[in-house]
Amino acid sequence: MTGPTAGGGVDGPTVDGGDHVTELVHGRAALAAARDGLKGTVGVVMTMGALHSGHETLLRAARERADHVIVTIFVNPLQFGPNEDFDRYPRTLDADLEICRRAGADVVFAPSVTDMYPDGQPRVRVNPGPLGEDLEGQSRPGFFHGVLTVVLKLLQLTRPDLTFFGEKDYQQLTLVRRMARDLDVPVEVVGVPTVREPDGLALSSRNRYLSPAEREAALSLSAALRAGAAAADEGADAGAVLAAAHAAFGAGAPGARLDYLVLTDPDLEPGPVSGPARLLVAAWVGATRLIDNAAIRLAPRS
Ligand SMILES: Nc1ncnc2c1ncn2[C@@H]1O[C@H](COP(=O)(O)OP(=O)(O)OP(=O)(O)O)[C@@H](O)[C@H]1O
Ligand SMILES: CC(C)(CO)[C@@H](O)C(=O)[O-]
Ligand code: BAL
Repeated sequence: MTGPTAGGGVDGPTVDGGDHVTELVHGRAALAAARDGLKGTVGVVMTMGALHSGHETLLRAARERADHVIVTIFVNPLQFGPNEDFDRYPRTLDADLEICRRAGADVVFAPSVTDMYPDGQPRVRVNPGPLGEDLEGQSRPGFFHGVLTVVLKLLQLTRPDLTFFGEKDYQQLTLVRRMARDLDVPVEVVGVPTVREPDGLALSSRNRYLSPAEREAALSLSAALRAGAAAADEGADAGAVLAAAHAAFGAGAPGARLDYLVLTDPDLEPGPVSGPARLLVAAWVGATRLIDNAAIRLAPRS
């Protein structure tokens, strides 16, 4: 089924794999019509496309908790810096639709930049607060203003009961939760554990940029997290956990350049940590920037 929408976009094709029908919509009016047709609870999974098994796990989590699932696919220019990979970010809509259908999505909203920002760059943006300037926000200035602005817009457009975010982007998940709380956005934000390759590498759309040698070097991130977690399990304090993680990062195949490796409170609040904590890492592998994190349990301070 293909046809024009009142929003100016073009609908379809509707993907029908035999067991599930997934409706593809581009424009706002087509989305509104599709949303109005969904009775019961709605879960939304926001993505930038180039879907992999990590996204599929989010979709399946949404399918379990909500009566209907909407997936958004949009590479949001607002969250990319001038020297980042907006232009070369992988765009694989046909393969993405097949994954959405397989995972039981009801609607896929894949707007154009003009559909999302009809007046050009928005002058009003969500301010992510101090946490938005730290870690990812320090390395990618303006990143979380762009992320939270598009997340809020997509929440308004899709009107879900629940929204699902991966722990792989832990600071993003934390800030979306914070936004929902601070701005009274009526949605439950659900975190989904990170899906990994068998050797530990966190699945990420950007992994497809890696050469075989870079793929090997990228294991330094998960190796650092594993070493930090193992040290904590043996009773190491915060300093020793970080030292173990740094050593494991450095012992990996050459080619990974550390951006940050930090141990924080699980809510990313500043201050000393003890008990439950989060170890977060970011690194460049060639021209590709990767992130990862893990839950850590430190011995309570006596
Ligand atoms: N390995 C993963 N496990 C669980 N969730 C994931 C994983 N990778 C991505 N997600 C989640 O999927 C959602 C959409 O993320 P996105 O489309 O940016 O994918 P990505 O793989 O993180 O891409 P990129 O490589 O550009 O960072 C986010 O909530 C993100 O945390
Ligand atoms: C949440 C998101 C879809 C907003 O563009 C993006 O940051 C992502 O894919 O994690
Ligand atoms: N995966 C989070 C979105 C981004 O890196 O731009």
